[in-house]
Amino acid sequence: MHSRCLGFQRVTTSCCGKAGHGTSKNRIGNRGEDKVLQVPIGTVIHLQEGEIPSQVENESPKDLDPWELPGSLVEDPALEENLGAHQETMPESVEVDTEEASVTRHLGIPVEDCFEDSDEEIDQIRYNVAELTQQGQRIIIARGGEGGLGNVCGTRYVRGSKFAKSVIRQTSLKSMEGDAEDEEDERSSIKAGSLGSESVLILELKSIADVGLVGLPNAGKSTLLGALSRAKPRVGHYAFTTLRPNLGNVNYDDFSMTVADIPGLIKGAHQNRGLGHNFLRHIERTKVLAYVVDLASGLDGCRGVTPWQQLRDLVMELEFHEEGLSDRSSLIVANKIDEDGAEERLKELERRVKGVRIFPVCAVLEEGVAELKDGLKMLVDGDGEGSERLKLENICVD
Ligand SMILES: Nc1nc2c(ncn2[C@@H]2O[C@H](COP(=O)(O)OP(=O)(O)OP(=O)(O)O)[C@@H](O)[C@H]2O)c(=O)[nH]1
Ligand SMILES: [Mg+2]
Repeated sequence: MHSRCLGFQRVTTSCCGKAGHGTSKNRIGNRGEDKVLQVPIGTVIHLQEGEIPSQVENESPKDLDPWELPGSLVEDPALEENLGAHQETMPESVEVDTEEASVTRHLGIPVEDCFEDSDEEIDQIRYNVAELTQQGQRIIIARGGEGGLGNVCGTRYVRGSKFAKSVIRQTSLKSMEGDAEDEEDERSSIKAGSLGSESVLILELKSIADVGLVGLPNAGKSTLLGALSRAKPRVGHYAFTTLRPNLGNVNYDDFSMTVADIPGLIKGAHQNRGLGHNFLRHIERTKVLAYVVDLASGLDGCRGVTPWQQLRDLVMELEFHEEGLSDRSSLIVANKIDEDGAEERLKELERRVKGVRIFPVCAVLEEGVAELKDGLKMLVDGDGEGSERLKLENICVD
C-alpha cells in the first residue's frame, strides 16, 4: 500500500492506426497501439465520454512491456512527438489536464465541482466505471485504429519524408469524410490508418489506508500520526489545521500499515459545516477506524464537548456521509490524558461507551502509543469479522 497526491485529473485519449507502408503492394500498416492506463493504486475512473473497451486486468508488473509503464499518458510531449515521427502515425490526441496542482486544491470537493463543464455534460458522467485497487492492474482505455493500406505507387514517396507524411494526412482526412474518390485513389496513394476509439475519463485518486484517524478538530489526530509514524503533519492549537488527509506508515519488523489523518469533522459536516465531509471518501476503503477524542475538551469551563458526545457526533457524520461507513473494526484513542481532569474523564468514558477498546494516550509525549500500535495491528491483521464496532446505541450521552 502506498500514497500519492490526491485529486482529480482529466484524460482525453485516442490512438490512430499506422499508415500502410508503400514498399509493397497493398501492404497493411500496423494497428495503432492500444492505450493502456496504469495509475497509482486507489484510482477510480469516471467516464465522461465514449466507452472503455476493456475490463481491469490483473497483471504482474514484471510482465509489462517497459514502454507501457505507468504514466505513459502524462509523459513528455516532446518524447511523444519523436516517437510519432518514427512510427509514421497520425498525431495522437493525448491530452492531460496539466493543472493538476489547481485540481488537487479542490480536494474534498465532488468531481463535478472540479471542472467547468455544463450541468448537462456533468449529468452524462458515468461514475465509478472501474477502480484500480491492486498493484499491477491495468485497463485499456482506447483501442488503436486499424492500419492503413500500402500501394506500389506509394514507393515514389520517400518513407518518413515531410512530403510523404502530408500525403498520408491528406488521404486520411479524405477517408474520414468517406470521399467516393478514395476508391479511385486507392491504387495511387498510401492510405493512413483509421482513428482509434476515443474516451474522456476523469481519474480520481482516493487514498487507501489501513487505518483512518477520525476526530473533531483539535483532538490531536495529526500529533498522533506523527507519534505513530515518521510523518510530520502540521500541528496547531486551533481548529482545522489539517486541510487535506495526511498519510503515514507505521512499521514493525514484518508488518507495516498505512494510517490516514483525516481533517477534523464537526457536527453538521454533512450540511457543509466546517470543511464539510467529502474528504471522508478517503477512508471509504480503510479497514480500521480510530476515533480520536480530546479528553480535556469542555473541562474547566473550556470550549468543547464531552468525549462521549464527540463520539456520537462522529459516528453520525460518518453515517450521513455513507450509510455503513462506521460499520468496520474500530477503537477509541482517548487523547490528552496528561491534562488536568483527564483521568476522571477517561473513567466516565469507559462507563458510557461499550463495545470497543479505549486506549488512553498522550500523543505529544508519545505515551500509550506503543499499546495503541499493538491494538491497531491486531485489528488490521484480523479479518474484521466479529471485531469491535462503535455503535450509536452503545454510546450513552445523557
Ligand atoms: N496536552 C496535550 N495536547 C495535545 C496532545 N496531542 C495534541 N495536543 C495539542 O492539541 C492541539 C491540536 O493538535 P493537532 O494534532 O493539530 O489536532 P488535529 O486533531 O490534527 O486538529 P485538526 O487538524 O484541526 O483537525 C495542538 O496544540 C497539540 O499540541 C496531547 O496528548 N496532550
Ligand atoms: Mg490535524
